[in-house]
Amino acid sequence: MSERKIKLQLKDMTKKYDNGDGVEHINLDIYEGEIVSFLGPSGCGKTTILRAIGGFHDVTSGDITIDGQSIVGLPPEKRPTAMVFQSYNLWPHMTIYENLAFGLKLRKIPKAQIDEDIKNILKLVSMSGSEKKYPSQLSGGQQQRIAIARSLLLKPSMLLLDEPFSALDAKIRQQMREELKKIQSDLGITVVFVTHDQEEAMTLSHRIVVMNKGKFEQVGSPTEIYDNPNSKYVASFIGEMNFIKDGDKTIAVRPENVNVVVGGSGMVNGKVRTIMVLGHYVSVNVQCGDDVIKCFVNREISDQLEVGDPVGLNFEKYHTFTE
Ligand SMILES: Nc1ncnc2c1ncn2[C@@H]1O[C@H](COP(=O)(O)OP(=O)(O)OP(=O)(O)O)[C@@H](O)[C@H]1O
Repeated sequence: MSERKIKLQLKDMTKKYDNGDGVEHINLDIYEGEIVSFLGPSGCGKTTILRAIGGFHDVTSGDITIDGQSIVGLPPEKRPTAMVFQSYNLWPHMTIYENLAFGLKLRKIPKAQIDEDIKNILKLVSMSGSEKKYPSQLSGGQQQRIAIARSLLLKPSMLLLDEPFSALDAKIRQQMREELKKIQSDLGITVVFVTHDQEEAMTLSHRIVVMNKGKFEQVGSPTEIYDNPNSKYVASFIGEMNFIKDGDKTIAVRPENVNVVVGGSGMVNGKVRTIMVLGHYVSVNVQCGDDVIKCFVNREISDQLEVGDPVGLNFEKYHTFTE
């Protein structure tokens, strides 16, 4: 396998606002062609990092490099990055063509080239033929595609996306994720993505940075983070997880890792509380003392169960956290 090239480096980067909030001692290498998402609850510092990369605010200390060159101190337009925000920021009085052509005209690109680039980029974002429309004539998802197209036209070497799909409804969001993935792999562009939606981070990213209160909790691939969360915080933030108190320890087990023994006994025992058929699998809640444990089982098992039945539960795979 060829050596992966580092695209972006955050080197001991600190950004403190006047009130003391912000992020401290951030270190991260992002490789060329990677999609990395920063995931965490509101206020954990995701946007602060993205804005520091994009040049929308200065850093307090540390360095940021792209292709080995420090970009600290450069204004956004001098950086090889393009940022797409949650609100699409298209100019309402301009057609789609004019919105897209604007930055290219500033760069004095010849008209024939502009026309060609716009045609190609609209095809890439599945919006061919929309040149003469105004933003208000497009849906939210379509406007966001145009906003992404507009930033890609300037051929950035990195695309920075700040919750770009959060204003869209669930189905369109999913579609947009797939499209972004396709665009990313067609262009091989490096993408840094900010989201508070774990599903979005899981489906889109090569690596996820889980953040908590201005610090990194865990950095890893979606499967690493899902299978081996290194803290209770990460375990609770990604996917579904049961937490069971065991003295001063907490056992964390995913619903799909609980084996239900019908009528039998297991590591813990309880009674079926609810049975919910969710298509190809069934979610069964079992009352075990004070805890309610959620288990995903197949129809074969659930067909043998009724509310109130005694069951045993075995944990195939679990994590133990102290604290
Ligand atoms: N311009 C600012 N001045 C002062 N404090 C700020 C400023 N911008 C952000 N903060 C604070 O810094 C912390 C991190 O904010 P940031 O916007 O990076 O979080 P976030 O994880 O992106 O949250 P959200 O998902 O809500 O955008 C928060 O406590 C926030 O209140």
